[in-house]
Amino acid sequence: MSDATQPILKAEHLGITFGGLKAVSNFNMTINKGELIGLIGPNGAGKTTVFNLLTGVYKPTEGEFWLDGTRMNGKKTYQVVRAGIARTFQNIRLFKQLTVEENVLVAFDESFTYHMGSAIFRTPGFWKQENEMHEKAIDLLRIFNLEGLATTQAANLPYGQQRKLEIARALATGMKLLLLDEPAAGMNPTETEDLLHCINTIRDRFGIAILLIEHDMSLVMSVCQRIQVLDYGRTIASGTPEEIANNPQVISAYLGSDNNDDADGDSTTKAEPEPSIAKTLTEGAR
Ligand SMILES: Nc1ncnc2c1ncn2[C@@H]1O[C@H](COP(=O)(O)OP(=O)(O)OP(=O)(O)O)[C@@H](O)[C@H]1O
Repeated sequence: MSDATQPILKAEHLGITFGGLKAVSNFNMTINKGELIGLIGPNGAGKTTVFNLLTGVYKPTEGEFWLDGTRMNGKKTYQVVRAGIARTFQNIRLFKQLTVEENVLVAFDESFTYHMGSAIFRTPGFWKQENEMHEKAIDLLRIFNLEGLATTQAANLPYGQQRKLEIARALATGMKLLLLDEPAAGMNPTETEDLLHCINTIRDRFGIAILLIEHDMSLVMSVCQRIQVLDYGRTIASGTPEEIANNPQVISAYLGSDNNDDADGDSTTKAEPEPSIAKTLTEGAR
């Protein structure tokens, strides 16, 4: 049973090994209702693998996790969705041939169910439910400024709006935990700013828990209450955006260092660092 004081997500010592590679190990995280947590780290750090573990795509080889108090280990992906975890993907997944509104309608949870008879004979009950679904879909699209595009085919939306529609679809499943995998990828600064506004709105309005993977540091730093940093599958830091931006281990991981001088004075062992990332880390925290 749901308890307002218990976390929406609790992960303890979660991990997975592929052959000899520990893609994620000893992953611990607690997310409460209404919290937005960032999960960051360099390429290959294990972020998407965490999402795959939480959504039942991968079975953990160590540890456990709970959604709103229910143990989720070993659940299939459809059971995870029913339990209340929804995700978006790095590559957009929409029904491109359907309209914007239809994309939301097909994602609605099972609170809308037809009786066969009412659907065949188009009874007043059937039309009432049709109207309710339509209004609910438009309401959801309004959050993303997509209501005017309800009848547009999803394939014809510009990229940034397709990304927003994907989030609207995830919300339509009536979830408790929303996993966003690089929602700002490929967006221009205006679209990113708009997305930031939408993420804040859905957190405030729906009071759900959100876990966000994002390479755009200014976005992460401005929306997340806490940030957890992975490197080589391990958590190297966890804290407020400001703490993370000033954490030398995090900066070092993003720089691909160690670009510390070696004891023998040879400092030429690593690839060129990317100072822009560290700069964004610090600037984003302001
Ligand atoms: N199914 C798999 N089989 C073998 N190795 C895998 C599998 N899935 C992920 N990995 C490995 O696990 C590690 C973590 O990958 P993951 O995709 O989670 O990183 P990431 O932090 O999401 O990276 P990026 O930011 O580039 O998306 C990588 O070394 C990857 O090659």
